[in-house]
Amino acid sequence: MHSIQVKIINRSENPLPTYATADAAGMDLRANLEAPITMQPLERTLVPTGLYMELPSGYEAQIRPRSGLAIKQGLTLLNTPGTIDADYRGEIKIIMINLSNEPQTIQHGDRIAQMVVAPFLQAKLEEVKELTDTERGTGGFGHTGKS
Ligand SMILES: O=c1ccn([C@H]2C[C@H](O)[C@@H](COP(=O)(O)OP(=O)(O)OP(=O)(O)O)O2)c(=O)[nH]1
Repeated sequence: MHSIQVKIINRSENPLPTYATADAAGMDLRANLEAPITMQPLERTLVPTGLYMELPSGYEAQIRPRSGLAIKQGLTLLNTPGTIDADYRGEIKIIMINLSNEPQTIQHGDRIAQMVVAPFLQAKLEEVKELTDTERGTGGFGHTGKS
């Protein structure tokens, strides 16, 4: 298991995010709200967490939906995975959308998303006129069928 140190400021009264188990990839993020938010079907909203992070250069944080909220309440993230850049110093906010056909309420302290910290490579783009041939070629988007 690899680990890195990440600086975080918590301006909420919620506990800091923690991993549910030793092998969990995602830390649950909680809503930091003065009042509950009720979202109508297809309504989207920006939910504050009260968290501010300083990731080391070469790392990002991905904000992902929680499967339980998705299957039970139709609540998910509109921009999944949200990207937290290493140079971002603002508050981490969650873009939630209600994809159910009933109003859904988020309370202060609810675990609304999960955050995965990951290293990334910065690609240096080399502009060319041709790409090498492959068996797949330009086939995609299901061209091999289903079964
Ligand atoms: O779900 C998200 C996604 C992004 N951010 C913050 C951190 C990220 O570093 C910054 C910018 O995000 P992104 O690059 O996705 O936004 P953009 O629409 O491209 O805006 P910008 O022009 O500010 O980069 O917003 C969040 O707090 N939550």
